[in-house]
Amino acid sequence: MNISPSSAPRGLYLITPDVAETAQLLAQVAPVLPHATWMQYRNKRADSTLRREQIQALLPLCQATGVPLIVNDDWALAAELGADGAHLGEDDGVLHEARRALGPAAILGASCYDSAALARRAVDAGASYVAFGAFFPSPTKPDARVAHKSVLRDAAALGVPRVAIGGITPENARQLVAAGADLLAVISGVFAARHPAAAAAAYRAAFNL
Ligand SMILES: Cc1ncc(COP(=O)(O)OP(=O)(O)O)c(N)n1
Ligand SMILES: Cc1ncsc1CCOP(=O)(O)O
Ligand SMILES: [Mg+2]
Repeated sequence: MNISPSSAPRGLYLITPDVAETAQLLAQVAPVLPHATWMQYRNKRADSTLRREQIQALLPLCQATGVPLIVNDDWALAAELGADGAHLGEDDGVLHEARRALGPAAILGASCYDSAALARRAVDAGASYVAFGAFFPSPTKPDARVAHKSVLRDAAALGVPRVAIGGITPENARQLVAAGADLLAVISGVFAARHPAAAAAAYRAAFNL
């Protein structure tokens, strides 16, 4: 049972780490999932067979927990497997094609890095949320483009959830929420923590959820 509310999404947007063993991935995700509002499947090292296997394994777990599953990079795979949505970066395809394939109810996110103008264009093309970052040095993606907190306020008028990503820890989470983030997208802050479920709960608490 998901602890987070389903309307006006706010809270922890959990993203999977690159784990090759599907059973191990499930074992890592299961205890933290109840603290998440959304979940993203991201594995930059998996081939398409493993990605398919891992999404198919995660989907029933997410459905049982009431947490939407969003697929990184590949909207066609998300549509084929019946995932709840897709997340696209600037090199990951055309947003309006993804929207057409996934349907009007799907969650469709766009990486907007440090640009409110990019976010405006993404929403016009069908994105239902916009993501900014990296706000802090990211252990997962050390070469990620850098964003400043002010972009979260600049994007407030778009009227879609604003996601913050990059090096977010339980300690720095509240300053992003105060700057306007609706969801905090996190990999290492949860999955590399000594106590992942406690860390996940701490992000949720940053929203007073
Ligand atoms: C919620 C969220 N925000 C940003 C990203 C990064 O997307 P992208 O720039 O395409 O980089 P990769 O994740 O593909 O390395 C994301 N995945 N999720
Ligand atoms: C995919 C991505 N895009 C910008 S930073 C990042 C990785 C986020 O991972 P972490 O929470 O470990 O910094
Ligand atoms: Mg991408």
